[in-house]
Amino acid sequence: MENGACLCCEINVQWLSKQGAVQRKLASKRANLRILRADNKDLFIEIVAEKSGPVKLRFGKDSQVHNKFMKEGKSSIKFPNENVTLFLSNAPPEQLKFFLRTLFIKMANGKPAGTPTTSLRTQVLTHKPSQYDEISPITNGEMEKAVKKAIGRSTDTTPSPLSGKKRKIERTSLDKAPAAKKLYANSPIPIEQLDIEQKDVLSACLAGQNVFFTGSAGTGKSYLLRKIIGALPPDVTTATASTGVAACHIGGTTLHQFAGIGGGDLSLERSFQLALKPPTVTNWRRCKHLIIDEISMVDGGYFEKIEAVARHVRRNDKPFGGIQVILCGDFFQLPPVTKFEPGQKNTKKFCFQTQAWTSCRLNTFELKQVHRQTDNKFISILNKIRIGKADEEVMNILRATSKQKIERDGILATRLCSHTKDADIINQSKLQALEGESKIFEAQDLVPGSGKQLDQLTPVPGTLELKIGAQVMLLKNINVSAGLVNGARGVVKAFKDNLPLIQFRNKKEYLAQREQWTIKTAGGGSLTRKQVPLKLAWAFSIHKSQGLTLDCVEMSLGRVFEAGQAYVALSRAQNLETLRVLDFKSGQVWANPDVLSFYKNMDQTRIIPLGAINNKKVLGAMRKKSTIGKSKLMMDKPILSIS
Ligand SMILES: Nc1ncnc2c1ncn2[C@@H]1O[C@H](COP(=O)(O)OP(=O)(O)OP(=O)(O)O)[C@@H](O)[C@H]1O
Ligand SMILES: [Mg+2]
Repeated sequence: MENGACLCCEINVQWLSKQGAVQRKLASKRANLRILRADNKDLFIEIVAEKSGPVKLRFGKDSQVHNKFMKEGKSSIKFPNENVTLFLSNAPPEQLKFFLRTLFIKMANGKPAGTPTTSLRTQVLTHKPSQYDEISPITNGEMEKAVKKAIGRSTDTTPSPLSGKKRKIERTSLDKAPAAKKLYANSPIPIEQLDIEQKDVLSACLAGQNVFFTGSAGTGKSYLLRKIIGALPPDVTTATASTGVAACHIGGTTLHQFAGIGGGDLSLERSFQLALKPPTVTNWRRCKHLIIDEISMVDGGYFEKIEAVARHVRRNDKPFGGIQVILCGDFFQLPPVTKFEPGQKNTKKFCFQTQAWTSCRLNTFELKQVHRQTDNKFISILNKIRIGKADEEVMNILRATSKQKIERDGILATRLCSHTKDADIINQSKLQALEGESKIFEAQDLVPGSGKQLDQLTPVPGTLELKIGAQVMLLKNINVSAGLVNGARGVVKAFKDNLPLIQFRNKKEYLAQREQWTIKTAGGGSLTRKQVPLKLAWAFSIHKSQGLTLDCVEMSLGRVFEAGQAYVALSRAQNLETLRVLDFKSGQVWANPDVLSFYKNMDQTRIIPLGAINNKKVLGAMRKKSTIGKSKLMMDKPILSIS
């Protein structure tokens, strides 16, 4: 994983004649690829496939790489010199990106000056076998040089070593990054961006363990989950979440859609029957890694049902029928949403209260480093609120925010409401109160009739009505370094070419173009919506805000009705200066007692003598025996101080 010079994936190599007919083929479900440098400094890709000797293909300046489907783990490389095409598929997307980037950087840096070029033909004729060395790790210097070259190229029409095509690259448009720069986007070297705790979790996931990782809001759980998804082979990995918005956040589908057994209220027998129908049965049988984000909102009864369904459909008695499960969430945040008929007994339970949870023998990790907030005072207040503690310090600090002015340059605070209806009413009435003409933006849904499903599964509305002065929130990462990220708050300044021009809190302006959201369906297909990436933002419901980072928020928590609801609302803010809490009372904050004892038990199993922690042998043995992850064992302070 850490070496960009290697890749393991499915391959198909085709050697063509001059007329284009396939002369020779090599296909393998699992092949190992390495980037090598020959003694004459030429770059080669070596392919070692099952039942075949190693094959080396020279990667020259004329080689063409197609990386459009890199996110889906697919790519192809053409070697015109040898008339060969190498098709790659089912590659872990992050590794594929890293591999192609390494190839690109090593090629962009070229041969050291004065190195003679030897053609393959000359090499063969001289009968001198070449020596091949593994390439050295990418240095910062090489990286900078390659980026400079890519930027230099973006102003002219010279061919890209990756595309091999002549084309003018647009640098002015925020949403169209140059193809070569796509490889550098967001992460110079993916693994380097994770913190130590996150790396531990990733290693456990890649080692095939069943994992549950938790942590307070903003510790980068969803961020890490995206990296985990990117490091696993896409064909056998299913990324799901308990809600549509959370699923969209990690580029996955909802757990209900994947499981295919309805809402969970059917009998086990009926659930088995449904799960055995195509395409659900194929999904269950193909899946090797099942990822579930926002696990706190999955009902325990439903979790038990899908675990039994997995065993039944896969005809395998192991937990989840042998599927590796990777679960992520914070049980101190929102609990499962369950509807009750009047008089019906509340049978709602958390996943951790089920036999299915225990049987998975989950390796548990708690992420401690908060990334959303940087102010330690605010982090410590949020940690108290998380466990339902609103002491004097909390009260004083939160009450002091009630009078602060957090509006700036016409951008008002977003009101977080405990009830969805209230948020809708506020948005509509505020929009109507604005003078000026409305502009309506209708989404383009590529599959007719998929509107309702896309409304549920994407955060972006089917119909968006805007006016100048409308408060909006950005729904996509458009340009991370410019601060145009998912959750950024802005106001409509004007309409240009029938598109809304938005001014953000950081004063950046952005002419919102249509963006695309693609959702995978249970049948292996996809649904796509194109829409301007905006949503009205005078108000949001707390439930819809779970998982988001928000710029400037206001709340009155008088009507919260769930444990953890106040914590979710407060932890959306990045700092105390962009938060306003009205009428704060200690009674608005409480934690579920079952959750408290679950975390307390987790905490107790973690507390082990310091001497043992320093003893590598003991640590290794404990890791094998217990369900506690490495990062938890290494900590010297209790995770929570629950009194
Ligand atoms: N290792 C990291 N380095 C830099 N930024 C990070 C890192 N991990 C996470 N972040 C950033 O921290 C913010 C919060 O991350 P994320 O939304 O994944 O947290 P979370 O634990 O899922 O929170 P929540 O419980 O509210 O859903 C995001 O802006 C994310 O990009
Ligand atoms: Mg999250």
